[in-house]
Parts: sequence; structure tokens; C-alpha cells
Amino acid sequence: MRHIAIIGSGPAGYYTAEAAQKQWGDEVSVDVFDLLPVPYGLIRFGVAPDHQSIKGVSRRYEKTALNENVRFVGNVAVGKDITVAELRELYDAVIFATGAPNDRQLGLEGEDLDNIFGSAEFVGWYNGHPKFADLDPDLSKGHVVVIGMGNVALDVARILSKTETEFEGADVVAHALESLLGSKIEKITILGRRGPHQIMMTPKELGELGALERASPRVDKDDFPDEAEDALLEPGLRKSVTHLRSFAAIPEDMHAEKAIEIEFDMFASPVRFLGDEKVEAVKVERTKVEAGRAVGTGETYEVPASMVITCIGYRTSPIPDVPFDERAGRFANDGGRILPGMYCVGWARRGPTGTIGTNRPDGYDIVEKIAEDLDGGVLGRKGKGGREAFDALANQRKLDIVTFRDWKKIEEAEEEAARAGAPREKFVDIESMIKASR
Ligand SMILES: Cc1cc2nc3c(=O)[nH]c(=O)nc-3n(C[C@H](O)[C@H](O)[C@H](O)COP(=O)(O)OP(=O)(O)OC[C@H]3O[C@@H](n4cnc5c(N)ncnc54)[C@H](O)[C@@H]3O)c2cc1C
Ligand SMILES: NC(=O)c1ccc[n+]([C@@H]2O[C@H](COP(=O)([O-])OP(=O)(O)OC[C@H]3O[C@@H](n4cnc5c(N)ncnc54)[C@H](OP(=O)(O)O)[C@@H]3O)[C@@H](O)[C@H]2O)c1
Repeated sequence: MRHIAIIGSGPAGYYTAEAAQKQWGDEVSVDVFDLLPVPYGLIRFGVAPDHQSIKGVSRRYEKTALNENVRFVGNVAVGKDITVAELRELYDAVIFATGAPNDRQLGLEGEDLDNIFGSAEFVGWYNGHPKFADLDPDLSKGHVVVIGMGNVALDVARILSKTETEFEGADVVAHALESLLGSKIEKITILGRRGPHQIMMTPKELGELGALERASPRVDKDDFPDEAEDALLEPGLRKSVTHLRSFAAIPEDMHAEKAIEIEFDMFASPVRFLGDEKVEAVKVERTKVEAGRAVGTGETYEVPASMVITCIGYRTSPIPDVPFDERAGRFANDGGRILPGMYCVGWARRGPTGTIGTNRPDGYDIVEKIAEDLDGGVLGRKGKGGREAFDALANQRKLDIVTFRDWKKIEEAEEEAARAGAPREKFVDIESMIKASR
């Protein structure tokens, strides 16, 4: 029997467990650790609450989790409750699938003013991540600036704009729903440092922005290059640009019918945040795109802001004894190999890009590499203590482990607590999760 520890129960963790199960069947025992008592990482805490069908992918992970030789070990923080050195003593292979949970910083003056949040914080707040449940953003004033032109920025702008009816069937947590529905937002400015032809937002999601009940997207038609150049774009980007062009064609009287304007301010890069305690404005530099990169023009202006949300990417949390690439903000690795017997997958390997499905080939690839390392003798002989030895250590340390069966009790309690039409009402603190699991 070979013993594998996967650290992180998000998509990358579960695709890796699935691949290991397929590769070695009963010859392997896989423990999937998570620092939270609940599994699935960003499927629960990142994917937008109004995109329930996407969250359905967790049913596939559940199938893997219910295999005899795969188990969920929740409420155990690796690097804190157990060290990496200890795990390496117990398991033949240790695979980090810890994602990229920390917001990248802009490093600009004024970034620590009140009511400026990173997307990990803000998305974590409306999705009920225990670390951000108390964020308490002030939505009582009119102008939100969202920085970045990727799908996370799009999620944030959409969630800030939706009406009660549009939230039907969503699992946005109660504290956030109340605050969002009581918000006084009139304008959302999405700041993008490049132009329509470099936008990272995908067509389906942009289409949703054009169909909101009380918000209307506004794009400046002067931001586009000649229409003939659209034909040179790859098909996905071309579709996104088509949506942007349709937003640019919305007549003024139609904008006027909606309570919220979502303005795309392109070729605009933030240079500093202004305000005393709370943010009041963002100073922005006009840019142009040269060889695909945003270059400042020296022209600056101010955009009023009662709240700012930066959606500019993420960094992996370093863990003691795991080599880290500071510049890239993820574990230092060569195609997923970190050190002999130590690997990484998903965002912890590649950085914060790619959809859920992108993590699947990662998981399968690393299992192939581990198989090669086993064949090549890199991982040493059989005989590590694995699961049983971990359980002994956990007992000794009095770790309060949450199993998959415990998680199912949490899930059941959340489903029972759901408001009408919603799939669940999430627990937003660890104590309540643990209580429901017992
Ligand atoms: C806001 C947002 C919305 C998104 N929406 C979509 C979408 O609609 N569709 C789509 O296809 N993709 C979407 N994505 C992308 C998708 O979520 C990612 O590709 C995917 O979640 C990355 O998987 P991962 O397993 O690497 O990381 P994660 O999903 O982040 O999982 C990492 C797990 O590791 C655990 N962990 C971290 N550190 C430790 C530790 N020290 N000890 C134990 N456990 C630890 C965490 O608790 C977490 O459960 C979205 C991403 C974001 C940020
Ligand atoms: N529905 C979905 O499928 C969905 C939903 C959410 C997320 N996701 C996926 O999750 C991944 C992460 O999404 P994301 O939106 O966080 O990342 P992203 O797609 O990489 O977008 C990040 C945005 O931030 C901008 N940015 C970065 N640094 C900046 C800086 N210093 N100043 C100004 N702007 C800056 C980028 O501009 P530049 O392009 O100029 O660098 C880009 O517009 C993506 O792969 C995304 O597709 C998918």
C-alpha cells in the first residue's frame, strides 16, 4: 500500500485524488486534508452564489470522496496543526493543492484606507468564508470602483447590482444578502488598464451583465479599434468584444431606465487611493497599449469612490519547509514537482488562472509523475505509516477532525436552514460548522 496526502480539497485536490484512485485502485490510500471543516475550496467560497449549476461539479468530487481508499480530513491546517516534515514521514507523496487564497496587492499609496477590499475578502464575505464573514463593507454610498477586467471583477459587479428576484436560487449568505439589497450604489466603475481587445472577461459572463434588471453596462465607443480588427481575435475574445460593442451601442434613454450604471473605464490604471480614513477617490493614469502591455501616458484624473474592490489576482500562502517562488506568488516547482516526494497542483502550482476544468489535467499529470517517481525509486520503499499513523498523531494532538460523513451532516443542516428557493444557508463560522457535524 502507498500513502498519499493531498493538502487542499478544492478542484485540484479532488481531481488528483480521482486520478490516484484510477491509477492505483486499492493499492493506494489517499487522505485529502483541508484547513476548513467543509470541502471543495473555491467551488464553495469563490464561484458566484448565483451560478449554482457550476457548483454542481462538487457531485463529481463527492463520488471520489466516497471511495473507501479516499478520505476527507477536514479542520486540519497543514503547517500549523501538523508540519510538512511530519507529513513527509507518514506519506509517500505529499501534494499541495492549497490554491491561492490571498489577494495580490497593488502596492499603491492609500491602499490601506477603509472600504478598500481585495476580491478574496469581498467574494469570501458574500460567499460566507469564515475568515471574511465579519468584513462588513459599507455599501451605503453611491460609487464603487472595481479594479481589474477579469471574470472575478465581472462576478463582483454583477453581485453588487442584482435585485432580490435575481438572487432567487442563489446561496449568497444572509448577512451579505441583507447588506446588498439595502445598498445605495448608483454607479460601478470597472477600471481596466488595457482595452477591449485585451479583456479577460468571457462571453457568457459578459452576456449576463447586459441582462441585469436594474443595471446597465456602459462602454465608450471610442475605446475600440477599427471593427475589422475584431476578425483577427480568437473566437472567445471576439465574442466578448461583440458584447462590449453592444454595450457601447445602448442608447442614453435605456441607460436612464436603470438605477445602476456599470461603466467600463478602459486604458485606465490606478496610481493612488485618496481619502482621510475611508476611501474617497482613485487617482488614475490614462494608458495606451504597446506590444500588448499597458503603458502610462502621464495624463491623470480622479474617479470618486465610496468603496473599492481590487480584482487583480491572488497569491498562494507560503507553508514552512515548502520552497516558494516569491515573484510568482506560488510554490516553486518544475511541472508540479517541488522536491522528491513533494508536489503541487492547481493554483498552488500554476498561479491564479484557469477555470475549474483546467485543474483536472493537472491532477492526472501529477499522478503520472508520481508513478514515474515510484518506478524510478525516488520515493523509497513501501512501509510508511500513512492513515493509521496520522490518526495516532491526531489523537495525541487532540485535533478535532471533520470526516466526510461529518461534512454531510453540515451539508444537511445547511440545506434545512435554507430560505425559500435557496439551496442552502451556509454556516459562516467554524464553531457552528463543527457543532452541526457532531
Ligand atoms: C471568485 C472566483 C470565482 C470563480 N468562479 C469560477 C467559475 O464560475 N467557473 C470556473 O470554472 N472557475 C471559476 N473560478 C476558478 C476556480 O475556482 C479555480 O480554478 C479552482 O478553484 C482552483 O482550484 P484549487 O484546488 O487549485 O484551489 P482552491 O479551490 O482554492 O482550493 C484550495 C483548498 O486548499 C485549502 N487549503 C489552503 N491552505 C491549506 C492548508 N495549509 N492546509 C489545509 N488546507 C489548505 C483551502 O481551504 C481550499 O479548500 C473562480 C475563481 C474565483 C477566485
Ligand atoms: N465564470 C467563470 O468561469 C470564472 C469566474 C471567476 C473567475 N474565473 C477564472 O479565475 C481566474 C482568475 O480570475 P481573475 O479575474 O482573478 O483574474 P484575471 O482573469 O487574470 O484578471 C485579472 C485582471 O486584473 C488586472 N490586473 C492585474 N494586475 C493589475 C494591476 N497591477 N493594475 C491594474 N490591473 C491589474 C488584469 O489586467 P491585465 O490583463 O492587463 O494584466 C486583469 O484585467 C481566471 O482564469 C478566470 O477566468 C472564472
